[in-house]
Amino acid sequence: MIGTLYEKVFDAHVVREIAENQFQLAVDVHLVNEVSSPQAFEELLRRGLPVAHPERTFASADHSISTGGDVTLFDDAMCEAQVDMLGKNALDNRLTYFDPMQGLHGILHVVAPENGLTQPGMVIACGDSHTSTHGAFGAIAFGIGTSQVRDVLASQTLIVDKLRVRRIIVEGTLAPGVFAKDVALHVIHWLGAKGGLGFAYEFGGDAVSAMSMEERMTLCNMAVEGGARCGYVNPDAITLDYLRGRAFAPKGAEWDEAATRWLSWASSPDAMWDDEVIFRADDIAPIVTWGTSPDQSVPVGAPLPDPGVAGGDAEDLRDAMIFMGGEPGRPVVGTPIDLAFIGSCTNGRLSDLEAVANFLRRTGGCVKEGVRALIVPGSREVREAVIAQNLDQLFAERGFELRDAGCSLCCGMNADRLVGRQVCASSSNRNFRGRQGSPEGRTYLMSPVMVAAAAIEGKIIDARALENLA
Ligand SMILES: CC(C)[C@H](C(=O)O)[C@@H](O)C(=O)O
Ligand code: SF4
Repeated sequence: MIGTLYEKVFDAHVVREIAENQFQLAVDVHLVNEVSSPQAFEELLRRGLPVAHPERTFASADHSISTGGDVTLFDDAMCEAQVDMLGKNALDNRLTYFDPMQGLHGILHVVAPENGLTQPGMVIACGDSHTSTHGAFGAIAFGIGTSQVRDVLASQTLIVDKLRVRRIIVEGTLAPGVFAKDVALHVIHWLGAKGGLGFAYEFGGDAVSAMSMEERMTLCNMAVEGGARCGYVNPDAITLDYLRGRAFAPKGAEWDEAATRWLSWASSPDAMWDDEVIFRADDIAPIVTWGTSPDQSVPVGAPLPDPGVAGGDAEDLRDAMIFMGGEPGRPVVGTPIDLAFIGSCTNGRLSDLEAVANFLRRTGGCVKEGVRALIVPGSREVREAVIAQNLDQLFAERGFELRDAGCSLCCGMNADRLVGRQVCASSSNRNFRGRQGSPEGRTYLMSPVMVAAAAIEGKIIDARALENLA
């Protein structure tokens, strides 16, 4: 088949054309969380409609769940009501529920892939913008609003505009100490937080082909921070290796048939991309955001830009600089931190936590006095794998708190929040004002290893310097 993966998968899911470039699309997998689904379920009940495809609808409570170890404790009554509603709606409608009371919970974008629900060639929708994560498998996966959640519940379809496709190639090999998170931040820095509006991002090139599935998920997770509604990587042998044997993956003869079909979704060499941008892996260093938008970033060694001369909207840059307390021309290195957060659907997977553990072993580092450092697994399964490797002991010895699974400090919609003007080095994906629960709190985004280095030093530092890599 000729075309990009996006075109092929999209066209295969079209139910009908609604208007020019607008289509009703069939959805293979619908993921529902406690934040964006309660009103959608209410609306169905009000109209007397059943969930059209309960067997394709999967629920997990991630945003408001406590990571303190007792999932029955909530920060406030609203969090509790949301999680109760999700459990009840899942039960009433016979949905698969990754029930926290059974220890099955986690962030949907971590839980669905680890269960093999996310597969190449699928259309996946969820009332959450970081659904783009699932594109790592060669799926079209995107966030939707609550009214579309209602539509998908009622019909297993939704109405969307067809996007254009920008191919983003990363040539070469990433240097040691440079991670998928840095690639994501680099791309967003150069193309802008709104640069991808109207596009799906197809990521390719040697550096992307060499990435594990978890690294590809980090990359696609942040496509949406670059303005692209979805991002994807063409499926290959690494994709198949990841999926083989997972709970919802096909088995036996069905597996062989599926694997052949999955690989055929990849963009054909003669596909027509609407745009193409090439980056060189050599040019990518560990990146840190300094502002209040994910594109306001610098390579860790570089000075902060001067809003007067930097490109973009000078006023926005100046406002962000004042809010964060940065100084043009000064480096981001040396900025003192209060909290370190390792987790989220961007970087809360097992390989992220293993990378942190290995970094701690190599450097011998411990969390600096006065800094609070949280390690929050993206799912209970990740937490259990961490414990099975005795990494819980290592983390505890080095002063890190290993928490239960959830969104935690990524969004401050639970008890994990910044207070006042606190500064957080964070492995999550958004640094908007107030994002981590305090209107005045300040967030610096970076890779999990860079967060660990900041926790050890008590200030932002080039993690490579702690192990003589740079
Ligand atoms: C609360 C939820 C709907 C939201 C999203 O859409 O992404 C959240 O996950 C976020 O990361 O900001
Ligand atoms: S971890 Fe953060 S970005 Fe991901 S779904 Fe939760 S709140 Fe959104």
